Amino acid sequence: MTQGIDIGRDTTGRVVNGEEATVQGQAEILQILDNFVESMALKCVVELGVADALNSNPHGHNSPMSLSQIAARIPFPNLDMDRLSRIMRFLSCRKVFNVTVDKESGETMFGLTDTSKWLLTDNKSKSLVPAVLMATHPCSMAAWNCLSTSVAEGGACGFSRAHGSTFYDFQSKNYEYTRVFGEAMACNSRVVMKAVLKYYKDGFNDVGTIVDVGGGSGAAVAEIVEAHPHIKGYNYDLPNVVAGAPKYPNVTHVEGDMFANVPINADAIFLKWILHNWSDEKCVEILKNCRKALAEGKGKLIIVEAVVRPKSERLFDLEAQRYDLKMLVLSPSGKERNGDEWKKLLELGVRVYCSSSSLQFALIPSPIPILCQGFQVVMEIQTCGKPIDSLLEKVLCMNILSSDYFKELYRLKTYHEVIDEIYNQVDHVEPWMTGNCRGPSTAFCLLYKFFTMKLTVKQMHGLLKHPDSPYIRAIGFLYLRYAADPKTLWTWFEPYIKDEEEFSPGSSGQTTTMGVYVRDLFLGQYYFDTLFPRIPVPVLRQVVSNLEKMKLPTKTSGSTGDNSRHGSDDTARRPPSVKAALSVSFGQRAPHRASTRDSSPVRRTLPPPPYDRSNGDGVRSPSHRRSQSRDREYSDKDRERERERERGRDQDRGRDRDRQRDRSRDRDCDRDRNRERERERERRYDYDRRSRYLDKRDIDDSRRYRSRSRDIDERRHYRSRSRSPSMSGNRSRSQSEQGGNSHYDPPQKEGSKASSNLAKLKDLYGDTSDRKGDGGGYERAVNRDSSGEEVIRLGGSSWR
Ligand SMILES: C[S@@+](CC[C@H](N)C(=O)[O-])C[C@H]1O[C@@H](n2cnc3c(N)ncnc32)[C@H](O)[C@@H]1O
Repeated sequence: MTQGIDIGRDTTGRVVNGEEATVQGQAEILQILDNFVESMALKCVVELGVADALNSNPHGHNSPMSLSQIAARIPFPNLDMDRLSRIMRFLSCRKVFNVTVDKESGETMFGLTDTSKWLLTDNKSKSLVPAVLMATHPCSMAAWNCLSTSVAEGGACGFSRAHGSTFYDFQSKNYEYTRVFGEAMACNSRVVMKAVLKYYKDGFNDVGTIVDVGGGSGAAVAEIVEAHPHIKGYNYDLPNVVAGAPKYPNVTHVEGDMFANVPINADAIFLKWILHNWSDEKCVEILKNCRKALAEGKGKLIIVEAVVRPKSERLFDLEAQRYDLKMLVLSPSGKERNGDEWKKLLELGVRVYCSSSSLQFALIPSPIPILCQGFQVVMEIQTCGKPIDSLLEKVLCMNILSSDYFKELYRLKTYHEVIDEIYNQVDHVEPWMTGNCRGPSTAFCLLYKFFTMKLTVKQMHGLLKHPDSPYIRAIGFLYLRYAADPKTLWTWFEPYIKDEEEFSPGSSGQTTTMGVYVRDLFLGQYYFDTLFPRIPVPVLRQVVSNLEKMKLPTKTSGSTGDNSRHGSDDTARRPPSVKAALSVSFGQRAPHRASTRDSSPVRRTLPPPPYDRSNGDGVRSPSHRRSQSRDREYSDKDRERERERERGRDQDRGRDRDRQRDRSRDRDCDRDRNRERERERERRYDYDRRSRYLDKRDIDDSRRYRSRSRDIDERRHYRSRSRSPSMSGNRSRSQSEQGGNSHYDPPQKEGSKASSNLAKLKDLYGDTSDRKGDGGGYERAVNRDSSGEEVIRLGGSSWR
């Protein structure tokens, strides 16, 4: 260390002593402070047209010129040559112009550089002249003089303080400033659009109409339609802006207010440098209006914006930060956003299908680093607004959340994977499992899985029209019945109200048509002994009137077990164990049913004989496929085992009936006195039964799961090739993400044998503390939509 002298480093990393460092600091401050000198010198040469003069050399564009030759081409008769020469000397020093000495005359000669070529006015796609004039305009500069007050006092921004009105209001009264601003934007557009069209060119292929919202003079959309003549372009902006906009081929100017609406239906909306003018809340308003203008269930939002990076590493990084301060001065809530802020905003304003696996910010040759990203806009289904866990009856919901099967569904990451699972595992759409397997049905677990994924309009259409299985369709209708805004139900259901596809919603095998099922979903209050969300009376009245007009029945047919809650079909009965379990575990009784007490065990435990509806044209009918899958699932051995189990169950049921009868006799004698005792008995009974059941179920489960898993793998292998080319890739990705192999690993039975029955009860009946983990984790997973695009689920786990 040098004695007595502080050692530091300058900005280039060079070691400097204390005194030098101080001087260096001074120079840096002066450099920052006096940057305005560069701006003003630039403005001067732009207003004089120096670059254009140099470009007009008859000896060639790049031939240098003396000062007098330049002056001769500048249309100002009283030009001050001395002043001009000092400005040229300074800007040459700053490498804006090239300077040489003529060997013959000894005269100083000036020429254009790659920098000063950007100051040419006739170099349309490579000119920043209007940007220079806008930035240095007195109205803009006045705003900067109010910067410190706006920071110190908050409230109005610099521009509003300087001019007494907001930036865009001021423009509506000041034509000249509007023109300067419009030209600056248009010049920027010409520069940036070259890059956008180069880097995002394929993104426009599927677009027929595009609206440039806040498009200014329309320069950007004009570039788009010029490059893609198949596109019809609209430029949407405020009336005063549109009034002064030039005509462009294939572009229609439309005036309006983007906060009120976007009145043009389009395949794509283009938003360039709009959102940076506004707060998140205002941006959400704009984004929502944009979404409404996009074709239902599809549509693309293309956003071009700056992205602020924390460090100034790349060419335009510092410029993005400067733009942020420009926003701070010019608009009350505008700002340039960093990557996280963009994600947050888009999460608030629009769910997006992104064309890459994460938001990517392209650095492209433009005045600032830009986010140029096309987002496939997702239309969410208009929901009733309830949280997911209150869409279904509480007991059913809790049973689903705590069921092993539902927990295993975490492995399904995409809409298509859930559809596959329905195809493979669902053979009725009752809420509860049939036979001795007491618990929520696979259909309802998968329905709940869909709730957590918040299906889009496009996905819903995919479900309702699905050709592979009526159960896929039925689950789609159930999703709507439970989750959609009741006011929207008729619109969803109406096209299917006479649908002729046959299937059996219940486990009895009794068939009905999809149309009848859909009507029953409307008209029924109960669904196989569970309660449906209420449809408001006026909505229901309208539905009934619509059905009457269509000459269709207005009473339920009973296809959903809902002729009445008490008199429903045998197969709709809630198993007594479930009823008992619910009352014990959740302090909530399942609906009381005489038939449940009687418990006549008509519930079908063996699969019904496959009925073949093959139509002879080689197309597999859903029932045929299902029977095939059942055939595989239920081998002869399995059938024998199942029969044994059924015999055991009959005995169980006999015991159940006796106990139930006892209990009801007790109640008749002295209801009050016995109520507590009965509860205790129920608890013990249930606990014992559960323990027995669980031990038995452990064995059954692992058998069933193993056979299912094998079967699923076989079928997936076949189906992933035959149905969805994207699925195999997805599957392997999601599996590798989980670090698992392709086989389902049954729950860890051996180790868990030691765990207490209490833990098992908790597991079975719902320790809802892990609910979040079930529902939240995969929300952010990268999914794939039906068009094969990656999907970012920006939304959290809450239902919106
Ligand atoms: C920063 S400029 C961007 C212009 C253009 N998108 C571009 O990149 O060149 C913002 C544009 O939004 C327009 N604008 C502001 N408020 C608007 C409103 N309420 N409705 C429609 N356009 C609006 C302005 O007139 C201006 O043209």
